Parts: sequence; C-alpha cells; structure tokens
Amino acid sequence: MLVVEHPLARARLTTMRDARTDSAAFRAALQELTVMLIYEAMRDAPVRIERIHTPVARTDGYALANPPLLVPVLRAGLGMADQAHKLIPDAQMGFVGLARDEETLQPTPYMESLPEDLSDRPVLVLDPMLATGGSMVHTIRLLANRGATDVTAVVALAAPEGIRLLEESGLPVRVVTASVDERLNDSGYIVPGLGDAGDRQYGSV
Ligand SMILES: O=P(O)(O)OC[C@H]1O[C@H](OP(=O)(O)OP(=O)(O)O)[C@H](O)[C@@H]1O
Ligand SMILES: O=c1cc[nH]c(=O)[nH]1
Ligand SMILES: [Mg+2]
Repeated sequence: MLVVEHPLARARLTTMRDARTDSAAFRAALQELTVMLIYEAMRDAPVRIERIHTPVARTDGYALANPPLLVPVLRAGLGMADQAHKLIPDAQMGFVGLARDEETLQPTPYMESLPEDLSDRPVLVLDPMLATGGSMVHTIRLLANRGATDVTAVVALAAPEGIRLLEESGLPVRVVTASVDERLNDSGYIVPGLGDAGDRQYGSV
C-alpha cells in the first residue's frame, strides 16, 4: 500500500473533507488529487525507450511500455476518470457501476463494460472511497475473472476495514490512497471521512 502524504495532496483532501465545500469545489479538489495519486501510482511503470530528434540533437524518449486500463467505479469514480485519462492518454477505459445498499452495505451491480481479456494489462481502478471494501472486492473479482493480475486501487480515502477485506480476499491488488482514516461508523461511512463521495459531486439520489 502507498499512502501519498504530500502537502498538496493533504490540502486537496482537506477541501474534500470540509462540509462547507460545495459540489463544484469538491469535484475540482478530487480532480487535482487524482493527478497526484495517479502520478504516484505510475511511478514504477515500465517504459519503452524510443530515439527521437529534438531541434538540437538525437536523444532517448520514453513512453509507457504497457498503458493501463482505467476503470472508474460509477458514480463517484467518474470524478477521477477524465484527469486520469489526461495523464495517460494512451489508456483504454472500462466501466463498472455499483450502488451500495444502505441497509446491508453490499454493492448492487448495475453496469459492467470491460474488455474480455485482461491477462497482460495493468488495471487502475478509480473510486474515491474504500469503505467496507465490498465494492472494490466486487470490481477486482470482475477484473481477475478476465485474467487481470496487476491491479491498483486508486482511492482518495480508505478505511482500515476495507484494506483488511482486500488483504483477506487474496486478490491481486495494490492500494494507493491519500489517507487511511480511523474506522467506519454504524452506517458504513468512513470516519472522519468526507461523507458520500457520489452525493457530494453529483447530488443525492
Ligand atoms: O467500500 P464500500 O463499503 O463498498 O463503499 C464504497 C463505495 O461506496 C461509494 O459508492 P456508492 O455505493 O455510494 O455509489 P455512488 O458512487 O453512486 O454514490 C463509493 O464510491 C464506493 O464505490
Ligand atoms: O464514507 C463513505 C463510505 C462509502 N461511500 C462513501 O461515499 N462514503
Ligand atoms: Mg454514494
């Protein structure tokens, strides 16, 4: 697991946590935080070297050897998708739609659009929140069933309970986050958290 504790990441997360932050400012802070999380998540990605000409001389250029598949988890993960795609323009994008049942806290799937074969592709799952971990485990199972073995969960906030569930699942996943918070409350919300990441971006449903 990688916790990105850069001061600029902390400042964006603080804006997201603050209950006074309106939807537009919340979306902007999440977009900026996403840039930092993706930047760190891709730090060790293999590169392909290609010779290029500058206006002055020949030199080595670099490109991603194997651009990842980006998978935002709807709704809240949509707020990370465009920024991640701007940083990795060669990436393909798949989509998973899940809504957590407020009583059982289990994810209810309503959408799935993923390539058939992910056996030699890295995958970045984008979702601001890792709470009980149920939504992330469901998503990574979908990916693993298609052969994915190199999966990174890029989340703004994680709860210890969700990290534990991912570890116990035995699924191939690394977590990149800006914070591991204290705990979940009785309603399954992260404490101190930031509330409902989908509602804060798009309004309540
Ligand atoms: O770790 P878990 O306990 O599964 O909770 C995390 C999930 O909850 C939120 O989505 P939500 O179900 O609220 O849907 P939304 O994005 O449409 O608001 C969040 O974006 C995660 O997908
Ligand atoms: O705190 C939480 C937990 C799950 N989903 C959210 O959006 N927020
Ligand atoms: Mg929600």
